[in-house]
Amino acid sequence: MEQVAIEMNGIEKKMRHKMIGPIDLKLPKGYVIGLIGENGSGKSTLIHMMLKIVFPDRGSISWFGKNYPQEIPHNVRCQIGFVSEKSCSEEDNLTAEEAAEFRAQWYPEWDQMYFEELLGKFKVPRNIKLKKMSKGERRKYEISAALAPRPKLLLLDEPSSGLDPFAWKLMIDELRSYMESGEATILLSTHIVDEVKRLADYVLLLHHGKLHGIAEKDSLMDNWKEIWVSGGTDLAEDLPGIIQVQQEIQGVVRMITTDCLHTEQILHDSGIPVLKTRTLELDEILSLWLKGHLPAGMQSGKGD
Ligand SMILES: Nc1ncnc2c1ncn2[C@@H]1O[C@H](COP(=O)(O)OP(=O)(O)OP(=O)(O)O)[C@@H](O)[C@H]1O
Repeated sequence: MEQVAIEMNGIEKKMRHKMIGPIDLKLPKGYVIGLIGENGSGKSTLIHMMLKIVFPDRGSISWFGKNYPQEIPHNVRCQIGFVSEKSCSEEDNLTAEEAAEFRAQWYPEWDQMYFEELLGKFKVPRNIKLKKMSKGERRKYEISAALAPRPKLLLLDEPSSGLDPFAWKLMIDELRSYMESGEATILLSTHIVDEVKRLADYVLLLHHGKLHGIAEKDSLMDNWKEIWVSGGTDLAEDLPGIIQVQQEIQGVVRMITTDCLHTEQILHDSGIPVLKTRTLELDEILSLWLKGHLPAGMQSGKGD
């Protein structure tokens, strides 16, 4: 990961009942990073600190390689798109067109044609106030408005909340095609594992305000596997990344490994047959990761 969109070092924030951090994190440029964590784990707070809506008590943040101890300068801030978990009440009494006109003054790169195209694709109702729209309709406007200035960095806090399955699919397709167009980076907070599966290159896991690490999604899918091997449970002692082991029947042991590529290589070199393998579902992987089983080679709290 050479190029970094946002870097956090030693970030800490005391919330009412919870401490967020310390967090050391590098968001790799040019990728989609899925931000996963249970309710209250600190996902929104983390995103708000990246926008200076919330100020950390300790630590430093850099945007595209630069620190801004005061405000994020306008020319940098307008390269960052944001969809908030909650709608912006200041836009309540505006129509989508009026709100866009207001936003366009702020963003020099605002692409009105692209915005109109997105409103059309998402079937966002025209000429009605945003507060009169359904939750999903308003969400579709917000996603369109966040994409319209073609930001280099998109921070999306549960963007699919309220979307019907058709709009959800459309959002996935739009974000995918947006990524194809250049060097954009997307941080996407979500509770929908399928969203991460379809969109994310990296998965960033937060738990009780602590970073459990950032891992390549494909590497997780390639390495976290259930395998059935001829032999007994003592086999596990010599294999890397084994987090569960069980004698399934006489002569067959079932194991879960976080390092399948190495595990299979060692078994192969030892002449021990692998009888069957199953790739874990992403939700199984995340739940084991949340329980403290780390991806191969990762140390606890590692964010780069
Ligand atoms: N304005 C606030 N003042 C004090 N504490 C807050 C505030 N907002 C959030 N918190 C607390 O900070 C912690 C993290 O909240 P945050 O909203 O960042 O979590 P989240 O991971 O986004 O949750 P969810 O998945 O439910 O949206 C929670 O324990 C919450 O109670």
